[in-house]
Amino acid sequence: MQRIGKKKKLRRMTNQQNVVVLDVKLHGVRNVLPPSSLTVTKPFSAQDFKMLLMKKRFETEKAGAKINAWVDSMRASSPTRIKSTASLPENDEKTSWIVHHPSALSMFEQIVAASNGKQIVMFLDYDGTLSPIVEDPDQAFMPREMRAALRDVARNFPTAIVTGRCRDKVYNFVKLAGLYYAGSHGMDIKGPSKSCKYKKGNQGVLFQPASEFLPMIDEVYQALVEKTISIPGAKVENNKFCVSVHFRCVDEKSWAALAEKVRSVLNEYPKLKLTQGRKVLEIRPTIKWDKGRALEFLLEALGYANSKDVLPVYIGDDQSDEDAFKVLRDRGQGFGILVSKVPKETNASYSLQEPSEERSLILACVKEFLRRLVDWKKLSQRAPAP
Ligand SMILES: O=P(O)(O)OC[C@H]1O[C@H](O[C@H]2O[C@H](CO)[C@@H](O)[C@H](O)[C@H]2O)[C@H](O)[C@@H](O)[C@@H]1O
Repeated sequence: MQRIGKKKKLRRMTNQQNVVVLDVKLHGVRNVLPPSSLTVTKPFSAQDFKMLLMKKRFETEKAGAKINAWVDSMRASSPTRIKSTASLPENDEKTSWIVHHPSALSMFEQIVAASNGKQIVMFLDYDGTLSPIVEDPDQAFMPREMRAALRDVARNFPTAIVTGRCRDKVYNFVKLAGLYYAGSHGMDIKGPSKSCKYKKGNQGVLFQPASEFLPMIDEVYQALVEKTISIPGAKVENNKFCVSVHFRCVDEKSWAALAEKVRSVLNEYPKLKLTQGRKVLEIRPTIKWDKGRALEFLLEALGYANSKDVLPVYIGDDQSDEDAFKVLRDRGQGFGILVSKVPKETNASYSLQEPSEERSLILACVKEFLRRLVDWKKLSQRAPAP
């Protein structure tokens, strides 16, 4: 056994003592110490103590600033209006926006003309696009006429529903076979087998790029349910590969408290990130996958990877749909259509909106666009070849 000199032994004991004192006296400071700090090799000085306090204060301020930033964007989250240009009155601002993002209904002829010789592939978001925004996420049913319009679209064009929702849940709302369903922001893709490159036997395509996160998401869901139970109106939704924390029914005074609770859970999971939708905080794996990547995957699955013979059309209303709009813009192919009643910063080319405050009227525009597309397809099939 190695003999330790008396002096050395004493120093070791002193150092050990320092560590213990640090734990007991500084309480919260322990959290800022990396595990390696528990083997301190020199006595803990007053200067070290001061530094630790400063570090702790800095971390607390940083966390506070983060929460403030979260709450600011929570306030802006529904709808995310374009930052007002001080020089433009509201009406001029709207006019200038509509010039850059004209109505997809008024530009309908140009849109279908661009599809000449190409296959139109339809991508549709669910909440706020096919169903109206309602307070209870479990009650976001798709209107009957919308389902009929969607059924016709899917009979005439390859069609995908791309949503932040869990795939099974959105299927239960839509209840239509023959479509592709991309749930969990595209991290759970399933579709019919026909003309599909990735089909497994007769099962059709199934693609889940975040499957390893499943246990972690379940754990986080449980933790969030427990943490947020004290906040009236907060609702946590398990979307399989991501989790939604809804604050639509939470009093604005409690938003900071809710954000703090979500942050404290998320701090334990560096492999998860936070994004925002309409009055919802979304927790997702940090993998490079989103609705845009899902759109590209689906085009490839349909055999249009690098093809010029396709015209993808994506209709959506939310921040997460911007990833898909951007893909289309970057490819210089197809069109993004933003559903919104107010001007928003967007990568979409067109908009579907009504000046009215009535949300259902906006959805009427989506339905109208889908109907016109089907009518045009039927007519063009009947037209004699030139
Ligand atoms: O990609 P989406 O289909 O738009 O899904 C995004 C989120 O949609 C749902 O929440 C939104 O709609 C709810 C029902 O109208 C509304 O109560 C909520 O405030 C909206 O954010 C869904 O419940 C979320 O899980 C999705 O992340």
